[in-house]
Amino acid sequence: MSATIIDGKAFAAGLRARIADGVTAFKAKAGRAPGLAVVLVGEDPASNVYVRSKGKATREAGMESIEHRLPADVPAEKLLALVATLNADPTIDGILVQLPLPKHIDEQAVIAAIDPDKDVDGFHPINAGRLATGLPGFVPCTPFGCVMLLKSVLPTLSGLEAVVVGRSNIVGKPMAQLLLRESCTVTVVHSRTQDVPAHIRRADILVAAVGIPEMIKGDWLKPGATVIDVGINRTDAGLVGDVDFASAVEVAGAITPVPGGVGPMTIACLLRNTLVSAGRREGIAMDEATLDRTGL
Ligand SMILES: NC(=O)C1=CN([C@@H]2O[C@H](COP(=O)(O)OP(=O)(O)OC[C@H]3O[C@@H](n4cnc5c(N)ncnc54)[C@H](OP(=O)(O)O)[C@@H]3O)[C@@H](O)[C@H]2O)C=CC1
Ligand SMILES: Nc1nc(=O)c2c([nH]1)NC[C@@H]1CN(c3ccc(C(=O)N[C@@H](CCC(=O)O)C(=O)O)cc3)C=[N+]21
Repeated sequence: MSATIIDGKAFAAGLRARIADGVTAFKAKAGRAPGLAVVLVGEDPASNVYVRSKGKATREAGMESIEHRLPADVPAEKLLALVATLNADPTIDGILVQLPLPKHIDEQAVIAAIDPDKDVDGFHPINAGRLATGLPGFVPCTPFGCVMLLKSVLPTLSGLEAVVVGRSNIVGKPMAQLLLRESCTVTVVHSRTQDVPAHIRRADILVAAVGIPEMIKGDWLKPGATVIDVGINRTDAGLVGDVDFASAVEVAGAITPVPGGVGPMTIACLLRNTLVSAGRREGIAMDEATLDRTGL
């Protein structure tokens, strides 16, 4: 039997339409549009593609997109000064510094310089701490989008066995925190894990965020498992995930494709966080329950 394909692209389009309605309501009350500043350092082609599609989606939702491009050899102080300017600008509700940064710049220092209440990526240690302790803040967009997709196909996540492959600060760790918040039993596996397939075999929910093309095979999965593939790997055969889709689709209950799965949700959640930030900053209530509706 073949798995249900989780259409992240369609789900993200629905979310973006709800955001656009929220933006209209925000504008009527605040007299301005929510503003998202995106900072790109250097000329990495993949980053360029992301930044362009973020800008397009931001404008399509009725928000202001402000792009800052800095040369790859920019001194760290200049980047930090730009972040300080954006922190102080009342028309900017969200700040995203595209990662990775050139090696001479300390990424953690730049993230820590962003006002946590404009940190729509959810990467600031304050927001990581808020997520870990159950306080309101900003949740990283990719894991947030993954939970929305999970909730769109599962009646409840509570009590399910969840395995996250990867432990990065931007995907794996916040993903594990979110699944814990949803009352899953969470296992995080990584490059030092002794028997990765043995862990994966127990998973009702599998989230793969490794960066190794098609690493996870169909016969590693528990039949009927819900599989979320975060991986974006460029190969000669095109864009592929961390899961071997052809074999996994025969075993899983539901699975996200690459492209068209998690990626579009990441961008939609960035817009969602920017609108919510604008509402909080202006004291205008945004209906987060409606925005985050999952359909099940
Ligand atoms: N769709 C989207 O919106 C996004 C997609 N991505 C994609 O997701 C993937 C992961 O990204 P990111 O988290 O930033 O990656 P990182 O490279 O930061 O982290 C990869 C993780 O995978 C683990 N790992 C490496 N090899 C193995 C292995 N053989 N078995 C088990 N675990 C392993 C590493 O372990 P260790 O810690 O021990 O080194 C590490 O924790 C990439 O393909 C990236 O392009 C990323 C962000 C957004
Ligand atoms: N500060 C920061 N925040 C990020 O959120 C961030 C970042 N840096 N650096 C890079 C990663 C990667 N990322 C993606 C966003 C959208 C798609 C996406 O839309 N993917 C499409 C396909 C895109 C294509 O064809 O290349 C899809 O999967 O369907 C993928 C990956 C955000 N990231």
